Amino acid sequence: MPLSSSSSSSSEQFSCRPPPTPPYNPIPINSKMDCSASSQSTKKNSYSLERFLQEPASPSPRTAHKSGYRPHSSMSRSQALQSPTSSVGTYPGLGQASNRRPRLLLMGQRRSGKSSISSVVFHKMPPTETLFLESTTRIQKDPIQLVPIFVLERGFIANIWLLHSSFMDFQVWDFPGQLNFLDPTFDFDHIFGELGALIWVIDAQDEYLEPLSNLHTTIIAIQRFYPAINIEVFVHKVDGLSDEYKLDTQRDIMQRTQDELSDNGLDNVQVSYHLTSIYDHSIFEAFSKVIQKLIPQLGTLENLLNVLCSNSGIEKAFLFDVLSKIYIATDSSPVDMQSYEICSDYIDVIVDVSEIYGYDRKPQGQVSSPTSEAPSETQQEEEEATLEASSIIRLQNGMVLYLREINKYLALICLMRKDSIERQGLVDFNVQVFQNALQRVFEVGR
Ligand SMILES: Nc1nc2c(ncn2[C@@H]2O[C@H](COP(=O)(O)OP(=O)(O)OP(=O)(O)O)[C@@H](O)[C@H]2O)c(=O)[nH]1
Repeated sequence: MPLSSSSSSSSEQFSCRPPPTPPYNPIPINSKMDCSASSQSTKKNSYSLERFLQEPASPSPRTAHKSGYRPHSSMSRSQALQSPTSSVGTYPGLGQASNRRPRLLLMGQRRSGKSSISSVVFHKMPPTETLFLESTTRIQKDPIQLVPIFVLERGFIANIWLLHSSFMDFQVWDFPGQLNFLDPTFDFDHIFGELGALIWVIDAQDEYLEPLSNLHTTIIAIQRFYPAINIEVFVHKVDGLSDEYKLDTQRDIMQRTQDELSDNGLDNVQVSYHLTSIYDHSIFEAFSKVIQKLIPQLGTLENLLNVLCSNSGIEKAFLFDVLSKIYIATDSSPVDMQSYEICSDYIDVIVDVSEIYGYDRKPQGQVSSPTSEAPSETQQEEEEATLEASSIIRLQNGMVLYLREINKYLALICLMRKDSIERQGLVDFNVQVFQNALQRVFEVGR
C-alpha cells in the first residue's frame, strides 16, 4: 500500500550515537561487498551491487514483487491471527541442507511460560490472555513458515516463491514441562535432531534450582550428540522484578551453569542468556537474537545495513519481520532497547493505519490494458502496483523514523536525524539499492 504519512510525536530520552559525518553519498552501485565477511566489517569485496542491479537472467524478485504482490499491510490482523503461518520466513540455507525445517524447542519447568511466549510472539495473543492458557500435555508443533495461502490463491506461485524463499522456515516445538525426554520411551533423535536452538525457559519469579539442574542435565545429554545446537536460556517473567534483582538472578544462573558444565568437562559450551517478559519488548528482542543466529547470511545483511547507514546518515537500521516484529538483522552499532521499542511500536502504528486506509493493490498482470477512454486511470493503477509502502514520522526530539516496505514480509525501519531526511531522495535511492542487493543475496542463498 503506498502509504505516506508525516506526523509528529513525542519521544523523550532518545539515546542515539552521534551522526556520521556528512555529506552522505549515494551507495556506489559498483561497490562490492563481502558476503562472508564478519558482521563488523564493511569491507567491499565479492558481491557487486551493480551486478545486483543489472543482471537480467531469472525473473527478479523485484518483478515478482510487482506482479504478484499484495502489500503486507493490507493483510488484516485477523487474517494474520487466523493464518497458521507467521512471517519470519523461509531460510533456504537451513532448509536445503536437510530438507527438514530447523526447529526451535521451548523447554523448561511447568508454568514457566513456554506456551505464553509462543502464543504472544507467533500468534499475537495479548499477554494478559495467556493467564487462561491451559497446561500443555503433548508436544505442540507449530510450523512457522512462509508460503502463505493467499499467494497460492493468487496464482503467482513461481514469482512469489522466489521472493519467499528468502526467509526462514522453521518449527517451534513447545515441550510440556511435565514430560521427561530422558525417559527411554522418548525418541531422543526425533526431539533433538534438526534442532536449531534449544530455548530453556526459567521462571525467575519462582524457585529455580531444580529447573536449573534439569537444564544442566539436558545440556550435558545433548552435547554428546548434538554439539551444534544453540542453547538459549530465557530468564523469564522478569517484569515483576527490580533491575538489581533481575541482574543478580541472571548472574547466579550463569555462574551455576558455568560451574556445573566445567565440572563435567564442558568448558567450551556456548550458552546465551536473555532477560525476558511477555509484557514488554524483551521477548521479541530475545527471539530476534535467537533467530538471527540461524541465518547464515546474517553477516552479509549486517554489512549491507552498515553501508546503507554510513552512506545515508542513518543512525540505526532494523530489518523487521512485520508480523512477528522480530528483527532479522540490524547494522553493527549497538542496539539500545529504546530504539528497538520505538521501531517496533512504529510497525503497530503502520499496521493499524493500513488496516483502516489500506487497499488491495492489483498485481501488475491484472491491471487492465490501456483503453482510449481511460488511459490515465490505468497508468495510475500501474504506478500503484509498483509502489512500496513507506512512511516518515518526525519526532519532537529532532529524530526521524523512516519506514520502507522491502517485500511482503520485511520492512526496513531507520532512525536518523532531521538533517539526514532533508536529503530524502538520496535516502530513497540508497534504500532501493539496499533492497535490490537484499533480494539478490537471498536468491544466491537459494
Ligand atoms: N508475570 C508474567 N507471567 C507470565 C509471563 N509469561 C507467562 N506468564 C504466565 O505464566 C503462566 C504459565 O504460562 P504457560 O505459558 O501456560 O506456561 P507453560 O510453560 O507453557 O506451562 P506448561 O504447559 O504446563 O508446561 C500463565 O499464567 C502466564 O500468564 C511473563 O513474562 N510474566
